Amino acid sequence: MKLGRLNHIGIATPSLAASLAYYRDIMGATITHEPFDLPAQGVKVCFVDTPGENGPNGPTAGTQIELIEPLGENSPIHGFIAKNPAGGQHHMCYEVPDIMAAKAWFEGLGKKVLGEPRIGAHGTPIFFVHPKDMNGVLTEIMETPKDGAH
Ligand SMILES: C[C@@H](C(=O)O)C(=O)SCCNC(=O)CCNC(=O)[C@H](O)C(C)(C)COP(=O)(O)OP(=O)(O)OC[C@H]1O[C@@H](n2cnc3c(N)ncnc32)[C@H](O)[C@@H]1OP(=O)(O)O
Ligand SMILES: [Co+2]
Repeated sequence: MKLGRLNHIGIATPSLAASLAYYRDIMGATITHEPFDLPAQGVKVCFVDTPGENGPNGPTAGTQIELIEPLGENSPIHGFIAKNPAGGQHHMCYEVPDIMAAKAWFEGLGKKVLGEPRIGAHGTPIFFVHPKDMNGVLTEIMETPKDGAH
């Protein structure tokens, strides 16, 4: 097995509204999903896309950034926001074709998968791998949506 394409970069924030305004109004990003609650993951989420451009290697697609704010008392990002009150880069998310095969692969490599796969913000199953087993990067693995959407 191997990792698939980078789907999104997760950024934790104490204020989704303030971060959203920053990316849209100052950085020129497009809001692709207005904020919504995702109780299954303990976060409030919105997606922004950086603009694609005609770079030296031809047309490039925009890149997806996921903004997450703690939702509920048991949010898994409470600790992160406590340590980083202004927010910060939280996780990287890669796509795989088959979530259970990917889980078995990571576990076979001796890496700590955090809990069972659960439905993520794109409507497909996701799981996280502990940052200590991933060179310091909290890593999200998500099953590629069947319709190819991202
Ligand atoms: C909506 C969905 C989607 O895309 O579909 C999402 O993304 S939801 C995204 C939110 N969901 C998740 O993050 C779920 C998975 N995350 C978790 O289970 C947790 O956040 C852990 C990763 C286990 C961290 O737990 P906790 O906050 O209690 O941290 P802790 O203080 O015990 O930290 C243990 C060690 O890991 C480090 N650590 C903690 N969070 C980190 C992060 N995001 N990146 C890199 N390192 C991190 C700490 O600094 C600490 O290092 P030292 O020991 O050196 O001090
Ligand atoms: Co994510």
